[in-house]
Amino acid sequence: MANEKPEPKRPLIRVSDFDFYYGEKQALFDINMDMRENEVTAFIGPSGCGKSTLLRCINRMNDLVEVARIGRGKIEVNGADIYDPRVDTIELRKRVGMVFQKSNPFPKSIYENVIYGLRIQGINKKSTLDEAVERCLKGAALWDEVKDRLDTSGLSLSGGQQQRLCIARALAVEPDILLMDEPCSALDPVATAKVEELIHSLKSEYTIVIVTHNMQQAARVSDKTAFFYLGKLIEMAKTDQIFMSPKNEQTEAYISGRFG
Ligand SMILES: Nc1ncnc2c1ncn2[C@@H]1O[C@H](COP(=O)(O)OP(=O)(O)OP(=O)(O)O)[C@@H](O)[C@H]1O
Repeated sequence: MANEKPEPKRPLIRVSDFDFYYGEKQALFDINMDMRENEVTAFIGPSGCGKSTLLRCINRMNDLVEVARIGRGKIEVNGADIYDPRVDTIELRKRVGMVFQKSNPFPKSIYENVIYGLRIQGINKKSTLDEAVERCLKGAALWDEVKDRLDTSGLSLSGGQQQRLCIARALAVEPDILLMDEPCSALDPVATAKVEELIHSLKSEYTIVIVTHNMQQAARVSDKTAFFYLGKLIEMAKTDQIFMSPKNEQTEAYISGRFG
């Protein structure tokens, strides 16, 4: 039928009634949101509003912060509570990969950087590793630039190439979800455009959550945008709606540059 609405995508990440603290300081207040499969969700909002905190809660990176604790609520990935004590965080982080603000290749060859996670899993068969290197570097749109020098150091690449190498490394363990914490903030406009194109192409296979300070970037790459302020989720909607007709006055003030 011509007017039939497309099936809504499945919520792969669900945050419910979520409060989060660093010591006595509450950083997130009563967060409720879904992030859907094969969509890019952007987190925006002024500095210190809790974007990175929530992102890091989605693969339990905050477990590494001694004073960090959940006050209330839960986060589910694919229907399973990720804070259940039986969850193996190493397995979780394989399914929920992370790309950081500052690219962090290891002081190893390009080849070894890509397959680092596979070596840790004990995979050493050359044909499997060769295949993964090609697949992931192609997936990260870097293959053509480096295929003739896979043995050179990852640190010899440009900043934008290093960031794509880190994305290739995240892809190697075949995650379902990629969390990106300001992945372009250290890149020039040309490298930024490449990473943005890459984000766009990756969403057919992955569910992506990106923290960005750059509102044009949120508008360019994301399907949904979530605006946070002082630890609260103020508004989340389709990106076009957030940028063209936000419902909340604070969202409107932020996206029009009146504060933040
Ligand atoms: N490891 C930590 N220990 C204590 N407090 C922290 C820690 N990390 C973040 N915070 C606090 O939690 C609040 C939210 O910080 P968070 O980094 O999540 O914000 P953000 O929106 O990502 O900010 P920015 O855009 O500047 O990166 C801030 O008040 C911050 O000071």
